[in-house]
Amino acid sequence: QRLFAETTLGRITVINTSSHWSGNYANTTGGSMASGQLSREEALACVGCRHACHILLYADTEAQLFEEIPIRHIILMQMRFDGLLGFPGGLVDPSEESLEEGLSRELWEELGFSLSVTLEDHVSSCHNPSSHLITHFYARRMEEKEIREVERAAASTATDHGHEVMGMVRVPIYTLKGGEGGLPSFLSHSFIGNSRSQLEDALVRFGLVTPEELQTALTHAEQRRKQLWGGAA
Ligand SMILES: O=c1[nH]cnc2c1ncn2[C@@H]1O[C@H](COP(=O)(O)OP(=O)(O)O)[C@@H](O)[C@H]1O
Repeated sequence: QRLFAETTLGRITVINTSSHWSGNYANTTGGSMASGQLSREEALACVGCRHACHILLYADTEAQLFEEIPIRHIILMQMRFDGLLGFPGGLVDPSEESLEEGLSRELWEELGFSLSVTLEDHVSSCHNPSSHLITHFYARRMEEKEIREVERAAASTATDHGHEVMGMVRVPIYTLKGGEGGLPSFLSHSFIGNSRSQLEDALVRFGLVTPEELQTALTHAEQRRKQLWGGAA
């Protein structure tokens, strides 16, 4: 529980209780916020800050891996041009368009799929003082067939495909025998910005994995990183 509390729970603060809120954690709006977290309104009032908006798209599925292991949820991330994993989205200039309009525009370029992002989809906003970048995180639950459409469009009609985006990837949330394969291996890859913590928070926030499953995966991911990098990463 300790590892999870330090690496994940400490960062979870509900900024905007969205329709996706699963109620696993107390709503701390108006209370003490985790460091770096701020409300969407506070974020927009920041002078000299840049804004980046990204979204997690997910769906439930009955599919099974090897006709044996339940896949449970399809969760989309992408392999970026720089070889790092991240969520679809990008920089938005709020003086030109709303955060949600900007994110919808980015999604059209990266996914080739028209998705109108709304305030309801907003999950959290996080300020990085050293870069003056505020990362706004959104999430949308979809039907499995819609997610499949997104994947098809992203690889065929999206203008950014093969340029800024190398391809969509699904996040494996199961753990394979031995404890390393699946989510632990995925979490030991390299992620852009704070997208890894956005993913970890969302997995528990939306009930896609249990806190215990995430804790176990993080422990294995850490061991794996130490094996690969000798503790340097
Ligand atoms: O998935 C993400 N979550 C959080 N921050 C991200 C994610 N992807 C990129 N960023 C950060 O957002 C900023 C804009 O990145 P991005 O490459 O998406 O925008 P752009 O395509 O408009 O240049 C970068 O500083 C990057 O570190």
